[in-house]
Amino acid sequence: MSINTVYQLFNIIKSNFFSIVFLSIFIIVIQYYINYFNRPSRLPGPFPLPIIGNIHQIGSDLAAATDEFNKKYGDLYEFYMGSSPIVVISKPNLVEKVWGSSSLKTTKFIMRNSYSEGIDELGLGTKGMVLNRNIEVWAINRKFMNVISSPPFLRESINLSSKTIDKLFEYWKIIEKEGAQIDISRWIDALGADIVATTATGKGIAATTKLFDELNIENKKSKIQGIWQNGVKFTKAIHKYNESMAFMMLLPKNFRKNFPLIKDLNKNYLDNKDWIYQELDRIVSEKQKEIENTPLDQPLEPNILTLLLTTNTERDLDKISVSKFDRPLTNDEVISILREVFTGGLDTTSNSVSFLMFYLAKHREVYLKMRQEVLDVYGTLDNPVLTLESYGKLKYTEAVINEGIRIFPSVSSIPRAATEDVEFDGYTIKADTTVYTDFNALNHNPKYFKDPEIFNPDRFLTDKESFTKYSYIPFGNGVRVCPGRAWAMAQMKTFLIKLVCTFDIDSNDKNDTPKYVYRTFQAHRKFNKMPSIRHTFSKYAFSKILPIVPSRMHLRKVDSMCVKLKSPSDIIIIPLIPNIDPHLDLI
Ligand code: HEM
Repeated sequence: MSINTVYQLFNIIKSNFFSIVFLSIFIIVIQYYINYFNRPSRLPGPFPLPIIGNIHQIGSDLAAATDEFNKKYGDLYEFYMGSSPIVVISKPNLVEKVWGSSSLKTTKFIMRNSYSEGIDELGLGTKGMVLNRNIEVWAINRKFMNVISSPPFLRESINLSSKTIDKLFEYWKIIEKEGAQIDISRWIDALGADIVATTATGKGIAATTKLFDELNIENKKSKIQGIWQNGVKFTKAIHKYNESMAFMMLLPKNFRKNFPLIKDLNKNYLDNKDWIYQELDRIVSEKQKEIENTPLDQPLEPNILTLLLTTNTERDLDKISVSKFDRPLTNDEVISILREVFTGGLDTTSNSVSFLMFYLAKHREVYLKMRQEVLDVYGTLDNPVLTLESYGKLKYTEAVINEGIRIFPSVSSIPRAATEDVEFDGYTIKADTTVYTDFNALNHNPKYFKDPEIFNPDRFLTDKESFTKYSYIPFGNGVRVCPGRAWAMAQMKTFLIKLVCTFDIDSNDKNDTPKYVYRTFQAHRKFNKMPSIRHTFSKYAFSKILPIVPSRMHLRKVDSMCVKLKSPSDIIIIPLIPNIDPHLDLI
């Protein structure tokens, strides 16, 4: 092409600039809708806009948006993020198709989500577990992660959680004496951070102590020594990292990288990820040195990081290690698994406890019934000896937890994706389409739960037959079922037992509803800084915490107020944790 032709072309473009831009947009729009109207599935759902899909209707709160969509389009529909379809289901027969299989050989839904560049940018597409698409690497990580459901680990974790909860309650007693009200969501968040950080790394982060110091009640700062100095900052960065997962997974790359404000958020999320990995790298190296400097005849502290670093080495902590491999983990693998303990373990459990506290404060009869059960099982409310074995007897407490997770699940929906095309009620869902199961919609459907808006733990103790199969799977099911479920249950039970032994709680406003902010998980919040489609947030405090003194006199008083449980033979329990080991055929 001669210089002359280029010049002529340039002139044509210059004089027709607006027409060319308009024509390009027109072609993009036509192309978008040709693809849309010729899509293979043609599921119902909100009408998408070119380039952005339904992003404008979803905003920052996927949970609120899927609530609305569910009401309009039912229990099988699709929405669009850019030009990618997202299918949403809340029908037990379809849930079974997605989550039913416990074998790698038979499941079609082995992937968490369709390929996403954003997830790779977060370092998650080929590492760790939750969003890992490399099945070989994922399977190895899962084997190592299984340690956190082993009885020796759970026993250690009960001891550790107990100590951390005792410390928290000491603070609450002081606060109560001062007549102050507490923001449950912040305190439970801090408690969860303390428990997870110490169990994961062996290092305290003093999150509850720092919160107590903020109140300045005793006019002095606590002496905090030997802690992970960046620990609290780290757990906050993990909250942000979790928040960024839905953002990076759902928003199209061009939108994330070019749209004003969104591109700044995108950069902020990626910087946050880099900081997390730097911090993890530092913590892992420190622990490695600590292990190297500990003489062979001296015991190592049993925490998850030490376990990961010592498995298949001469220092293997056999007493809580469950899986045997012929090689130690690489540093990169250790960091990914440790990161997963934080991303999976922080928001989920603490928010579940926080929402539970909200409902218990409103339903004193449930609280007292739970206290009665603790008294029946341990024979005392005065510092009962907590054992893993005794936890199996706490059927009502387990029902309370189940009901809490049902009525306000911190994990409101979660995706899986198939490796081949599948049929959903006559619609073809193409391979590698992200399929969300909407737990919120399932849990609030009167077809599956009578009076779903009522907090009623007894429903989990009545006839098992009344539950439709696959209508309630708070921890998922099958090959990718939550590996932290037993640990989460042990933490929640420890907290509730100690709570009913130590405090009475009451609600300031019985008509109040829980406030939350969506950040991949539903996080319980008193104040919300982020805009949300569904709620406008106002000043909000719900709980009055009253310590009880576990004296004989008080016990009698508690006894007379309690509703007696039915005899155990009348109670049919729906097992929360399926008795299957989904990993038997993995390696
Ligand atoms: C109340 C607490 C929790 C709830 C409701 C919850 C819920 C879930 C759900 C629904 C899934 C998807 C499972 C599936 O695809 O079948 C999941 C996966 C996962 N959870 Fe949890 N979880 C909780 C606590 C924890 C804890 C304490 C950990 C700590 C380690 C954890 C780590 C994970 C991981 C790593 C995955 C990904 C598994 C995979 O893709 O292979 N979770 N969780």
